[in-house]
Amino acid sequence: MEYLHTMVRVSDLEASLDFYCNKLGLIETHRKDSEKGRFTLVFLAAPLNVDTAKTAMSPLIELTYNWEPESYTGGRNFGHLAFRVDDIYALCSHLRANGVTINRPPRDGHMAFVRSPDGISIELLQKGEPLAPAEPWLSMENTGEW
Ligand SMILES: C[C@@H](O)C(=O)SC[C@H](NC(=O)CC[C@H](N)C(=O)O)C(=O)NCC(=O)O
Ligand code: NI
Repeated sequence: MEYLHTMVRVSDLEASLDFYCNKLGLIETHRKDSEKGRFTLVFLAAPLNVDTAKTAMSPLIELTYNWEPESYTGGRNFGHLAFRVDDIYALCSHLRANGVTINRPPRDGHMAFVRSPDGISIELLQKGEPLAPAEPWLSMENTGEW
């Protein structure tokens, strides 16, 4: 069996693509519009999962955008999407500079949490050994949700 993807419904496709691609660094591998079903599916992968020709693509996330507005309030049954990152401090600085709240700052150089525009919890884990504790993260507090 092969793990394919996690599907999350999004209320604002452009805001979600800006978050997942421009800010978090994922790559859109392909998308499908359904006139009949009135929805758009956009498949995203992490750079390590997409070869340069995008031929061997392994989407990890399927964004579902229903054209008719819906309200998505997350159930406790869904936890988070987790990514292993090269430099958690650099990524969190990039996210923070682009207006993303760092809900759980990477004080320990190992783990951070942010949320997508729809409130999907995103876990960021440092590749390899934790980085040395560093400001401003060391003195930053959680936003209270962790
Ligand atoms: C392409 C494949 O990976 C899919 O997941 S298609 C599954 C299909 N999705 C939709 O119909 C999208 C629009 C729908 N209104 C929705 O919000 O899901 C589907 O069967 N979805 C139902 C589900 O619970 O996933
Ligand atoms: Ni799917």
